[in-house]
Amino acid sequence: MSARVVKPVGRGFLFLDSHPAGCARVVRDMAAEVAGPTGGEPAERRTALVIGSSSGYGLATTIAGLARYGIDGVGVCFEKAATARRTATAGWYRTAETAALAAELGRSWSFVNADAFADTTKDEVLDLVAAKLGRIDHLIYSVAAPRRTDPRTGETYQSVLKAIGSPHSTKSLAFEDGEPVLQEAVPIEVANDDEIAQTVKVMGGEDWTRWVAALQERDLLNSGFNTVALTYIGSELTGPLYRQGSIGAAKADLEQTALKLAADGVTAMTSVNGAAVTQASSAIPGIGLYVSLLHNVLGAADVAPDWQTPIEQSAALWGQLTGAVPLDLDEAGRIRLDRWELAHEVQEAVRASWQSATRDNLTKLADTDWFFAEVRRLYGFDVQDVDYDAETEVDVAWPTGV
Ligand SMILES: NC(=O)c1ccc[n+]([C@@H]2O[C@H](COP(=O)([O-])OP(=O)(O)OC[C@H]3O[C@@H](n4cnc5c(N)ncnc54)[C@H](O)[C@@H]3O)[C@@H](O)[C@H]2O)c1
Repeated sequence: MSARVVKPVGRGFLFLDSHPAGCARVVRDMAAEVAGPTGGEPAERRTALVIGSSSGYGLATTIAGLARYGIDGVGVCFEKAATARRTATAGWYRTAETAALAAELGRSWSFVNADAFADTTKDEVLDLVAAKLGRIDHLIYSVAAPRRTDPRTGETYQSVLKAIGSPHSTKSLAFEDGEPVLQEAVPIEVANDDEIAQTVKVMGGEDWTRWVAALQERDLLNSGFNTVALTYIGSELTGPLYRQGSIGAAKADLEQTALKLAADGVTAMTSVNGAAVTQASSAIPGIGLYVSLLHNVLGAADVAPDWQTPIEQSAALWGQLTGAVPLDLDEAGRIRLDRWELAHEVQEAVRASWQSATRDNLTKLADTDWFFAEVRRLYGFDVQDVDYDAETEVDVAWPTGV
């Protein structure tokens, strides 16, 4: 055991340590956002496997499923334990707290900390699914990874964030000594064909297909089974780097994969979620600025849609996946949870702010303080009611599962 005071150390959007008590509190706050309407037992047992369960949308889906819909499940993520020098990763602490929450709510959740791309992980996870859940009703695929080793070839692929076609530059938001600074033109390189292909290998649909196939081979799917993988479209402002870039090619592949799985008789869809501050998204140039401007626009009294948090979107997703509410699909068969973000008047207002943003007016147009606080919350800092001067136990055991 080792308790110590944990302070935010790092640069920009990257912190080296995470605060265990702060991360635990984040989980509790998310659960409180979607506490079940009755708190009672669900009418029938529903079971889910969530890949990418410790962070961002996968975490939100796990917590919303557990706390609002009484779903039992298995989560898979890739986190690091504490070392002599560093705390564990934030997702480690969030997973421990999610498991504690599940136990309190009388639900069965187990978490596997391993590389989701590996066949050995699939074997281990499916053994657990068979033992704990029997068959599953839902598979949520919410992985955001920088690289993937294909266990069948041994080859390792790296994903890149680059433009396709011609080079671009983007306005972007940086923090220098904690102060927000507008960068006028961060260059975006052009991806070559190999880089695009590698990004598709990492973030496209191949591994999702393998999970579905592995579940089918072991006869672990319930009759009403459905599966979703998360995708993003976003604004024209981030288009050159995101949707029209190398990552967009991977997202297009993921969306094609849903159609292929559906053609094979699997109820598979992608879910287009809205912009969120996550470890994966804050690393993308331009996204921090875009999200800060978007948040400011949606906070204005005269703009109709409200900001939809990941947990709100995840509750809406479960409503659709469980059949409680009808599916809200677009013409390409994708579930749309991002309509609030892409509403015409919202995008118009964000575009105007983006164009007029300068170093001098940045903090008037963009919610930069909110954004930086959200980034810090990803590591358990800036969380209400947490005493950051007190010692906190950093050696937290990986949950054994219930
Ligand atoms: N953040 C956004 O704005 C946004 C918007 C719409 C859709 N999405 C999509 O949601 C999905 C998740 O993204 P996020 O932003 O929530 O990411 P995130 O970084 O917050 O979470 C990624 C999760 O994947 C897990 N993971 C990473 N590599 C893994 C591996 N090899 N094996 C097992 N688990 C692994 C991590 O442990 C973590 O639980 C992505 O498909 C992303 O495109 C994100």
